[in-house]
Parts: sequence; structure tokens; C-alpha cells
Amino acid sequence: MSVMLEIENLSKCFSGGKTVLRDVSFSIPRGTIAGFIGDNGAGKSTTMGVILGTLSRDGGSVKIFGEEMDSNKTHLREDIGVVFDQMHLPKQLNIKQLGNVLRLLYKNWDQDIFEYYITFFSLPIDKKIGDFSRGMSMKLSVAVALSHDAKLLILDEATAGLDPSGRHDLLQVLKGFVEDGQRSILLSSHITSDIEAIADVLIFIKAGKILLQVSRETLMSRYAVLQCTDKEFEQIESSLVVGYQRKSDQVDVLVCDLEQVPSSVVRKDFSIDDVTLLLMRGEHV
Ligand SMILES: Nc1ncnc2c1ncn2[C@@H]1O[C@H](COP(=O)(O)OP(=O)(O)OP(=O)(O)O)[C@@H](O)[C@H]1O
Repeated sequence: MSVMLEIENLSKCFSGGKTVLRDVSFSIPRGTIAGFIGDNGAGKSTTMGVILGTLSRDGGSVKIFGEEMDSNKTHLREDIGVVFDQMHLPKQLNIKQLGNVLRLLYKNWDQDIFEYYITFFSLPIDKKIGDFSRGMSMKLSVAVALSHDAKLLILDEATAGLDPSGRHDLLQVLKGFVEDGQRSILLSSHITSDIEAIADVLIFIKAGKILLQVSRETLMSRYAVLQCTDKEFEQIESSLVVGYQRKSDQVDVLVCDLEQVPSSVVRKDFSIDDVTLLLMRGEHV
């Protein structure tokens, strides 16, 4: 099974009729970290909630390890480690007591690994979880997610609120998690440098629609950001255009195959941040 997570044509309306996911499809290959990128309100958390079954869906399918996900499949839930902003870990417990609860909840709970990450993240074991700072709570959530032998991690803004050294440590841990090629991560983040540091696959979402899924390698080697005149833009075949943004006297265009573009057109150096801005602010063919 080379695909860990496959979602197809997911749609979701909240009560009140607002459609927030429109035919969302993407897949995450085994052994990769997928960066999920989109503006506030684009639909990242909703997609993750639907994948996990904490939110209902109005259409589409979610397959985890090749098996259709539904909320009764507790064995699939065991295999997924989750970090959300509001994890609702029991506030009155300390870490020692939490470990005792979680070992009963998870079949594959590994107390040694949990203690390793608690030490790694320098978390206090006797302090009440309710008195943790936001960053400490995020680190604790990550430690929990890593301690029950999950095959897939779903992390919603897990690096937000961490200090630079905490973020660095977490990114190293996440890289290590997929190193054996058997496990995968879906990670949403507004911190593009974090995505740049670890993501192998990039998934861009805007207003509930997937604009692009691409491996980082392909994006950086085959795609290009062009700086065109209006006339040059008209001459580029539309199937090559992933997105474009009109500026006062030029059009910035993201194309999916540099080799098919006349060499006379100006190419710009670009980063994932530039592509994100172009896709989020620009238009699409
Ligand atoms: N329970 C809800 N009821 C109604 N609308 C909701 C609900 N939860 C989310 N939404 C709406 O769904 C859309 C997508 O929200 P979502 O939280 O998935 O975005 P996001 O990409 O995770 O944003 P952010 O980067 O700000 O976390 C937003 O317009 C939001 O207002």
C-alpha cells in the first residue's frame, strides 16, 4: 500500500448552507510529509476534521491505509496521531497521571517513548496540564500523538506558538517519524519556513478547493514563475497555467512545465512562499 491517505471529492456544508469544502481530493504517499497550505478559513481544519470523522461529510470518500474511514473504525483511529490547537487534554491531571490514563486508552501505548518525548520537550511531569502554556500544551499533544505507534500523523498548526528552538526540535522529530519510509504526516501550517524545512508534498487549498498538489521536488524543478507582458501571457497555453496574478504592468504566472514556455519569457526566482502568495491572491484558469 503506497498511499497512506486518499481523499476523493470531499464536500462539506455547515448548517446554514455554507459550502466550505468543494470536491476536495488529494493523496499522501507512504513515507512522506504533506504540507497543507491555505489562508485562514480555506478549509484545512475542516478537511482534517472530516478525515478523522469528528466532522460529518456531505459527500466523497476518505481512505486510510486503503480502508474506508468511518467513525466506528476504532482500529484506524489508533493508527492516527492527532494534534489540534484545542486538544482538550484533562486539565486537572499532570503528565504522570495522563500517562496512566492513556495506557488504558491506546492498545499500543508506549510509556517509554512518551517519557522520552516528555524529557525531549522539557515538559514538567508534576505540573497540572491546565497550567501549561500554549506551547507546552502543543508539545504535550505531539508527545501523545507520537506514543501510540501511529502510522499517520495529522497536525493542525502544531508548530504555531512554539519558540524557535521548540519548533526546530519538533521539525526534527517529524522528519525522524517518516524516516523509515513507512509512515506519513499531514501538516497544516501558516509558517512557510516550517513547510519548506520538512514537506515532501505540497497541497494548496483556497476557499474549500484544492488548487494544486505537487511534490516539492517537481515544483522546484519543473514549475516556474514567469513575469509576462499581457501579450506573452495570452500566448501561453492555458493547460500550463496553474495560477496568475495581474500586476500594474505585468502578469506573474505559475506554470507547471517550464520547458514548454518560450525561453524569451522572463523567469523569476521563487520560493514556496511566492507560490503560496501567487495562488492565494491570484486567479486560476
Ligand atoms: N462549526 C462551524 N460552523 C460553521 N462554519 C464553520 C464551522 N467551522 C468552520 N467553519 C467555516 O468553515 C470555513 C473553513 O474553516 P477552517 O477552520 O476549516 O479553515 P482553516 O483553513 O483551518 O483556517 P485557519 O487557517 O484560520 O485555521 C470558514 O469559513 C469557517 O468560518
